[in-house]
Amino acid sequence: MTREGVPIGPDAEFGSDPAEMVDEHFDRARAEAAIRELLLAAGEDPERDGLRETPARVARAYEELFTGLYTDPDQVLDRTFDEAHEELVLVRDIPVYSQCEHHLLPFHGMAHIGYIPNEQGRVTGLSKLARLVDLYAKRPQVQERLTSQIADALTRKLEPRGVIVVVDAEHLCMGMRGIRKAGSTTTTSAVRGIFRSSSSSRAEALSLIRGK
Ligand SMILES: Nc1nc2c(ncn2[C@@H]2O[C@H](COP(=O)(O)OP(=O)(O)OP(=O)(O)O)[C@@H](O)[C@H]2O)c(=O)[nH]1
Ligand SMILES: [Zn+2]
Repeated sequence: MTREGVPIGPDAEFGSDPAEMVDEHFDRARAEAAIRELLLAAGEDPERDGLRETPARVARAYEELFTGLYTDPDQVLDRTFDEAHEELVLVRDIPVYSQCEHHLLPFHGMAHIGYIPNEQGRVTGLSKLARLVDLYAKRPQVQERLTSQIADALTRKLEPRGVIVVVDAEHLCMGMRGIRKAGSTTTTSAVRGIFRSSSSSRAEALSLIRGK
């Protein structure tokens, strides 16, 4: 399955980057009909009191949970400024709430982002890093791709000397069903530039991320 030549769905490689869909929008009526069908498939009565509003509610919830599909990541980082700061900038413990694209069940945890600005000291507002995490998290995702998309967007817009992104998360698809290993966490990282070429820079950033 492809969208504009980019593999999506089960054929996609972990870490591949599906095409942006910023010109499209969430089809709430279609989602509502699908949730109603799901309830019927489960043998439920979508007309009973407690469920009557549920398809509309769930559709609204998914519209919010998938907003990242319709937002341009480059716009989040449009405002950059030169601060003559060429040392590490690190934001730790940015909460992440996303959904694995395999089961549409949540995975959640923390993202940590560090970068070393370029010679001009090009930086972005700290909140923009958290906005970027949100944008990529609010899509059907895999943790590996989420991690590298954040690193690649920062690399594209800030042209920094290096970027490191670490995400620690728990996947409910591994906790509440299937293998049922609640509490196990997955760590993914994406390193670019100097953090890839210099093991000492990488080690320093990682020890700060881990609070050592
Ligand atoms: N690498 C990676 N795997 C993920 C992520 N989220 C979910 N998965 C895995 O995706 C896989 C899907 O495997 P399948 O065998 O197609 O589906 P399944 O039969 O429901 O698998 P089980 O979860 O093992 O029951 C599972 O192993 C999940 O743990 C993610 O972010 N990254
Ligand atoms: Zn899953």
